Amino acid sequence: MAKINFGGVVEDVVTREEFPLEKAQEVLKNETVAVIGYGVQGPGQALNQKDNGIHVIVGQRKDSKTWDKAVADGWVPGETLFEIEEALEKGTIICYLLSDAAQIALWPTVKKHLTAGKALYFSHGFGITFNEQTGIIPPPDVDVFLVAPKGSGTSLRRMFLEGRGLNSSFAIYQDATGKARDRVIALGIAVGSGYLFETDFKKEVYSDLTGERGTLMGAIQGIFAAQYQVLRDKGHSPSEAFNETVEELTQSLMPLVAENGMDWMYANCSTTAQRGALDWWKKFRDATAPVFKELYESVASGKESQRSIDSNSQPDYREKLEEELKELRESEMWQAGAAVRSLRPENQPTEV
Ligand SMILES: NC(=O)C1=CN([C@@H]2O[C@H](COP(=O)(O)OP(=O)(O)OC[C@H]3O[C@@H](n4cnc5c(N)ncnc54)[C@H](O)[C@@H]3O)[C@@H](O)[C@H]2O)C=CC1
Ligand SMILES: CC(=O)[C@](C)(O)C(=O)O
Ligand SMILES: [Mg+2]
Ligand SMILES: [Mg+2]
Repeated sequence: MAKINFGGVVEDVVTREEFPLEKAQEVLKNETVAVIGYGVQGPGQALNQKDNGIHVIVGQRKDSKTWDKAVADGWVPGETLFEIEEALEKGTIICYLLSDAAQIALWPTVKKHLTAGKALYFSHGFGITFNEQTGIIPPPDVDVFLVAPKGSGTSLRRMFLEGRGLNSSFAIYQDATGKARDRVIALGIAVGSGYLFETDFKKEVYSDLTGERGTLMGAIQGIFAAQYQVLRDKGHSPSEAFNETVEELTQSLMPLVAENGMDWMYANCSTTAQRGALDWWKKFRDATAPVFKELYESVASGKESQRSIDSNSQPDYREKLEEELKELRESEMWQAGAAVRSLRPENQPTEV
């Protein structure tokens, strides 16, 4: 384990130096990893494991679009692609990558196939932490752990193909075999993680549910919409409002933050901008801190997980989600965004 100083707090992280792919392959050489669920994480994790030489199979519902997607991705029915129960039977490590809501309905089937010595793998602490709501209580004689990529499964695959890795957290809930740590770290490397930091199931899901409702997805849309609307109400054009709210951030400034931190981004802007940003950021922090505290309490109370289960267990949950995504897409701000994106030089039609 490498000891890394994170802003004054020294943490242990697993890097590929002390747990190289060869070691992961050795640990998993007698395992059959069954990836159940082929939505977003499923494809990324299964394909990366396959490319990393792990014996991995996929379990899916035969009459589903995701079965067809798995076939299109090269999984072979009857060889590496099976219906869910057959994959559960064959798997020695079950990667439970259905949606969090769907994991509830399928749990009785999964549990049947969790025989002694097998392992149950998640990519989120949701099902176990909120097991009073999900009913997911594993038998005591199997290993239970998680590897949670801190990013989309789509990025996990793209970055793997670019020779890069997405950071992941990992946690062990149950170590029945004495091999859980090696198994989970080997899987973390095999699915394409950059480095792995240790957490526990509760901390993973509390932080993840907070992050995705907060700065990563919910809050960012909220502040975009607020600033865009003020600019438009004050007479700025849609293109000027969108460029000043989103396009400059994603195309120019966020890559600088990613490269070398916030001060680096500020230092690469005008001194006028630096003065202003340094004067205003605490005001935004203080205005939003109460909302983040309310959000965290809503997560910790189980209200957010119950909301997710109730809505995402409905037969038409995907249609309902798509209706709201369509509303976002068709909002003036994101329509203006589509126009701005289309004007990017790289999106211009090449002259024949
Ligand atoms: N989406 C992401 O990038 C990330 C997801 N995770 C976690 O990974 C796990 C999988 O997440 P996603 O890939 O986003 O899931 P998803 O929402 O894309 O669903 C995965 C699969 O579940 C299938 N499914 C849905 N209902 C079903 C049912 N009733 N019976 C059988 N199959 C059903 C879907 O067809 C899909 O193939 C979850 O625990 C999630 O929290 C963790 C990190 C990032
Ligand atoms: C991509 C990710 O890490 C999220 C936002 O937590 C999720 O998709 O659940
Ligand atoms: Mg996440
Ligand atoms: Mg999440």
